[in-house]
Amino acid sequence: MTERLTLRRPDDWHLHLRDGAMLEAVAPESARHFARAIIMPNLVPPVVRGADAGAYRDRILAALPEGAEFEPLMTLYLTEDTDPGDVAQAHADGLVTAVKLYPAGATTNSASGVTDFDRVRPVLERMAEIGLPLCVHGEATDDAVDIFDREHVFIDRVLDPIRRDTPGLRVVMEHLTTREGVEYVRAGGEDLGATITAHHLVLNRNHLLVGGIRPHYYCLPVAKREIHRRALRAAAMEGESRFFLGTDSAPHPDTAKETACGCAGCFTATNALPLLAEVFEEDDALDKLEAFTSLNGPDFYRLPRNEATLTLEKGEAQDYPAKITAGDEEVTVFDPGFPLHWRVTD
Ligand SMILES: NC(=O)N[C@@H](CC(=O)O)C(=O)O
Ligand SMILES: [Zn+2]
Ligand SMILES: [Zn+2]
Repeated sequence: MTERLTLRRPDDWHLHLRDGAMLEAVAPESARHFARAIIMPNLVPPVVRGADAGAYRDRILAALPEGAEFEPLMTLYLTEDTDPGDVAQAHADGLVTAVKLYPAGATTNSASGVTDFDRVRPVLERMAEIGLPLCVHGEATDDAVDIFDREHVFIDRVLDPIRRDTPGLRVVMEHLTTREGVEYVRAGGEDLGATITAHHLVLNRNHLLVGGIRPHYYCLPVAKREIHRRALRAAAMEGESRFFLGTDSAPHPDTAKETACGCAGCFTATNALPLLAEVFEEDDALDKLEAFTSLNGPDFYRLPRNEATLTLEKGEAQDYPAKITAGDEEVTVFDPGFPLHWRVTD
């Protein structure tokens, strides 16, 4: 008997679609499986004003295949010059679903991010008033902080003070990677949620570094020790309502990853769902997959759950492309290092 699993259609609460030829290449990959996605604004230049988000949304819709049903949920890139009025207007116009905080220098294309958190207080206060969520890349950027400690140091030094100073601010800790992060989210109230990627459920720092450095496993926040990976798996697989899928699928050309200073990001849009089915099955938690991919996210964002469904079927090890082509470049699809037996049926 073939094993099948039918879920409400998943959403991706953290996605990089880029622009131009890369957007053309990767948008269909996400649209195939996901109904909606929170679109990250870290373009060069970044998506800062409501008008930028509207224009980017149009470019995304134009890049979708004929007949695709995929709704990009736009975000604004928070800068020290962001105007609270512009943010509130973009929200009122239905143009944006969240605002993204990048500490300056923390990750890919974060140079325009925030250094002095006091300077964004008026925007955060306005967001708390209107209920607009803040998505956070939670890593300390101080040179003195070890890269493996940057998430929990950020929570103590930056995130917790911001949340105390701004009651009612709704926060999503993006791409959670540590046990401390999981504990912080669990202890927070209903205004705090977190996304977890598929690759952080698979990778620990040994996968990245033992036997040779694997550039396609390098992303930020960097994969941590095994105890942290186990904590993330437990948070995702116990069906806890404030943890949900954000793939952080972050395509870069292979030429930018396989080089002396390779950039951060794993491209997972193509096989994230088969991968998730594989790891949830491994932990006997297939019955919790739908909560993680399709229920908890819309509930946190106060959006309707999708009515459409998606079916996965289990069989022989499935083939998926090792690379996709974007203009003149190739992008490597995330290879977890073990076979995937689930595939999405049409
Ligand atoms: N996750 C990553 O390693 N990279 C992301 C940026 C981000 O989400 O931090 C990217 O834009 O490439
Ligand atoms: Zn990030
Ligand atoms: Zn990201």
